[in-house]
Amino acid sequence: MLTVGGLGKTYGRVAVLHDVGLEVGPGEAVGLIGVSGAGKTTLARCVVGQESPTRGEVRWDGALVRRSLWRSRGERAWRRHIQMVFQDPRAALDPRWTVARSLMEPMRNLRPDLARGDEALADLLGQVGLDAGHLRRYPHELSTGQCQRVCVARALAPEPRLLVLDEPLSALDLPVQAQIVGLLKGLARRRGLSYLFISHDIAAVGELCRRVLVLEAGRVVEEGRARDVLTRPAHPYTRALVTDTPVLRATPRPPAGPGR
Ligand SMILES: Nc1ncnc2c1ncn2[C@@H]1O[C@H](COP(=O)(O)OP(=O)(O)OP(=O)(O)O)[C@@H](O)[C@H]1O
Repeated sequence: MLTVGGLGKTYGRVAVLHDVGLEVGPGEAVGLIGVSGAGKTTLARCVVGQESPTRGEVRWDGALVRRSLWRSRGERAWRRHIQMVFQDPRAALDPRWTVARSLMEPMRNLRPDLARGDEALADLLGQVGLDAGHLRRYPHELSTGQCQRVCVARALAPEPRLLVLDEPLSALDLPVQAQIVGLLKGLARRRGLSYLFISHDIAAVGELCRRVLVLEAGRVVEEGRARDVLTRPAHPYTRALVTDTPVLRATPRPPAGPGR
């Protein structure tokens, strides 16, 4: 599915990513952790083809993922199959568009073959725990947690196989973060989705991901099973990252509800 090899990215003279390798298989959730400025967002943008690497490559089912190929018709498979969810759900939604229109746009662009009637849109919203009444609402009429659910529904609209989630919890209150993690776990189970999950929340990474990569100043310094890396980190940088963080939650999270 997703293969990243020898990836390097330089802005001007500043090298932000160095020889990064990464694979995400079908149904696999891979976590990416690192301090602010480590290069996580740059890597995510290369993975979805919004940014072109300076070295190395990103491939989806063998096909090259590149910004310059964004508009090329023959390369549409990865555009459809890799979708991104951003940190700030309010900024990610067009304030002038209803929820229905936000959901329809990616379908129109990437999956003109799919039905886009109210029933199909209501079904999409149902998958993220929102009822059809939300279709005619605007982002300002929704809570931040509901906006993030809409962003997840929008990412699901073209029926992708991989979601790249860049700090999807940071703008949310703690209980709403728990609901979104519950939602993502449920979606992975039901749809066999894969995730590249970028988060400062080590506990959420431990809960959602089987494998984790640790990025320090653009280099992968540690990689392995989340349970091992997060509970018995080998690298001092990882140890510093996970110190004082309750790694695997001791208490079960509440079930995903309709959100606030
Ligand atoms: N378009 C750009 N031009 C120049 N430098 C950039 C650009 N985008 C990112 N950078 C730099 O690349 C480095 C990595 O940024 P990036 O956003 O990938 O880090 P991050 O790990 O996602 O950080 P955060 O957790 O704060 O989002 C930073 O030093 C940043 O200033």
